[in-house]
Amino acid sequence: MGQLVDGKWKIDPPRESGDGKFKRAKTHFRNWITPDGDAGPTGMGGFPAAAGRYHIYVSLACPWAHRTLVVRKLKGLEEQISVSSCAAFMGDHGWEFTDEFPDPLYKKKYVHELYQKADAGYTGRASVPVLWDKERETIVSNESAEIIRMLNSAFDGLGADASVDLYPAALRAEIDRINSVVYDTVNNGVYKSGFATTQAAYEEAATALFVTLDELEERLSRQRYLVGERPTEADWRLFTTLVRFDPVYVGHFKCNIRRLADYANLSNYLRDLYQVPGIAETVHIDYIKEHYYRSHTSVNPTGIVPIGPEIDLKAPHNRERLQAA
Ligand SMILES: N[C@@H](CCC(=O)N[C@@H](CS)C(=O)NCC(=O)O)C(=O)O
Repeated sequence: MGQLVDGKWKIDPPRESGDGKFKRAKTHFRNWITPDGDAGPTGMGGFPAAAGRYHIYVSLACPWAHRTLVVRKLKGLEEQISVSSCAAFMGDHGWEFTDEFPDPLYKKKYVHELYQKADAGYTGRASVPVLWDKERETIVSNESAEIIRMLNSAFDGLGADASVDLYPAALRAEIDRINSVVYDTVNNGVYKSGFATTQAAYEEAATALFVTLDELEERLSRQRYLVGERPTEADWRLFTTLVRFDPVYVGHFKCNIRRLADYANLSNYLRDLYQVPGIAETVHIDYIKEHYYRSHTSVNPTGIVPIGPEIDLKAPHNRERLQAA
């Protein structure tokens, strides 16, 4: 792995802060696509919603990028916003493009070259997702939490499905509350567990992760979705971690106090979300496993990808019986 420093690629050691704890870097490009091109809550204006103007670079392995694929699908934005994935293996040069997973816009070799194109002096991680403006040839945003909000609302006048609102005004406070716990202990918690370099840091992260999973299991025994009567952003942000849990995080990241399969409600909830029309085609388990097990050589030096586990995400979930929150 590595990162850009003053626009130059530098291979770096795994990130931790001296106490064995994994520290996630802050994102840099924080502009917003808005219906009229006015500036959003952060960043600069000049990025109006327009069909065909924007592209999202993802890796199919990445749970943060996966959020953007889900919301693009649910909002019916496939025609308006193009998408491409880089290859599963991430080596010393970061995310790579290959013949099978090319850069459709510029034929670049690495994702970090897109960051250099956007800002020749950029210092920071070359992460996915990248929301790219084909007209101004720059990065609008590399923050998935904000990209999904733009997709949710900015394109409603341009043919997006306005009946799907993943962040309804009346539910925002509760969605934000759940998001913040789930981000810290689950979405990022699995990484803090897997990339910890001391026993204490690992145990702290893994313990907090399972405290939250136990709480979510209880909540989801009473209600079908985390907030309200339809899936919201809170559900989809949890979904992309849960779908990777037994295939990757239990083994590779040592999140193994329990498997997701041991949680009846969380397992059925995962199936319920997976079976929403269009979602299954955003999930690529073999690619996901290949990325994590082969790329993180500090965690899995042999690069061997485990065969299992067998999971059936298409099995009945029996959650229609549950009340709305
Ligand atoms: N805050 C970012 C985090 C994205 C992120 O960490 N992506 C990972 C892949 S799962 C990545 O590209 N890592 C490469 C790196 O940090 O060098 C977001 O949510 O959009």
